[in-house]
Amino acid sequence: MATRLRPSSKRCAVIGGSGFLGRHLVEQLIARGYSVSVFDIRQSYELPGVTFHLGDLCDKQALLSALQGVSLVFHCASPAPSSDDRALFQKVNMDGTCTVLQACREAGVQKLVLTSSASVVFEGRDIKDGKEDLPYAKKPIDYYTETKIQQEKLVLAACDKEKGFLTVAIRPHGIFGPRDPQLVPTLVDAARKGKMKFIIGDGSNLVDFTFVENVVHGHILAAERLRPESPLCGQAYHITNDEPVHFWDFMSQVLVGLGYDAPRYHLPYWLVYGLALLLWLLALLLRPILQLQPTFTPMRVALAGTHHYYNCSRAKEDMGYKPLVGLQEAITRTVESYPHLRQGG
Ligand SMILES: NC(=O)C1=CN([C@@H]2O[C@H](COP(=O)(O)OP(=O)(O)OC[C@H]3O[C@@H](n4cnc5c(N)ncnc54)[C@H](OP(=O)(O)O)[C@@H]3O)[C@@H](O)[C@H]2O)C=CC1
Ligand SMILES: CC(C)=CCC[C@@H](C)[C@H]1CC[C@H]2C3=C(CC[C@]12C)[C@@]1(C)CCC(=O)C[C@@H]1CC3
Repeated sequence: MATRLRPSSKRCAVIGGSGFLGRHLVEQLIARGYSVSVFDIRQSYELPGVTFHLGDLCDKQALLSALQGVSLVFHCASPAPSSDDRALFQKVNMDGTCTVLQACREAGVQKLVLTSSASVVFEGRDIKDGKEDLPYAKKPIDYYTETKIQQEKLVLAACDKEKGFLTVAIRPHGIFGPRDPQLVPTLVDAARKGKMKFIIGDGSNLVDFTFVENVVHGHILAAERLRPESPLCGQAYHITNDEPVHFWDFMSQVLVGLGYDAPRYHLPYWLVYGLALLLWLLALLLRPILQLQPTFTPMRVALAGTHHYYNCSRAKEDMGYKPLVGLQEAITRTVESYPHLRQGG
């Protein structure tokens, strides 16, 4: 039988540490004196103090070798939300998370911080100042959300003070910042194709966009405050910028900052949603012969045309959370980090 290394409180693992959020988290952990093992299916960078373990999180043996001597695990791996591969979401977010839990227990890990999502309560209808006690979505808007709900339930239910295994879930919303592969690149791609001329609905919907460094701060606070006597055990926490913004103002600021025109013409929400649904069905039917990837999926239209902002007082009270970077500075830093996506760039 393999010998187990004694876990050290400053030794942690980041599952999904090569991704957008994961890499920012790893960089901050290193800056705070942790040594970090990254477990991911790919390696996207190198950093002193970080060891990489390449593998699929569904493979328990591969996970076990990365978790040796680790007392704290962050799990922020997921297939991209834009995918509609139901089997992949089921395999990675649900079966894979069960494997992560088993591996953590076998390796003697003491704390697990899951990156969940505020979308676990979103059904495509307005959420204003939503608190953590909102019920999980009964009709999740896509497979991503459906499996994020199951994943969060699994992780929170696994919290066991008697056995010395503590869990907590962080629910960020609309993460953005330097190196984000999703929000800004999708927006610029749509603008370059002339698809960002329209505002869906009347443009008054408020949403949360959360700067990646604030999300990282929330994760590290949660990890450090997670103790048997703390209220964090087995709980979920919204982490936002605490500055809801009009969806279309945010989009316009990013676009204008990068040299593109802001959307100007209004289209009725239900018309665009209906068209997106039709296009999605068409893409599904034609899939055997043609790969269509519509920009305006029903999920994106719902996110672009409804209110969805969340209350983060529970994180403020239980872990002393406060956003470190305000929204305006965050937008400026993000825009400046994408010189290659500028108009004409
Ligand atoms: N971005 C956002 O706005 C929000 C994100 N979240 C959550 O935050 C977390 C991080 O998201 P983000 O950084 O944006 O995503 P990324 O896709 O950038 O990062 C996820 C990482 O996990 C890897 N990964 C995927 N599947 C596996 C697997 N089976 N085994 C090991 N590694 C795997 C990915 O590899 P590869 O790229 O090759 O797939 C990638 O490196 C996710 O859990 C997501 O649900 C929550 C709310 C909002
Ligand atoms: C209408 C249009 C073309 C907008 C382009 C921007 C979108 C790509 C983003 C706007 C809101 C974002 C968002 C997510 C992904 C990117 C957007 C749709 C998530 C679905 C990512 C995963 C989550 O857990 C929730 C996020 C909500 C907001």
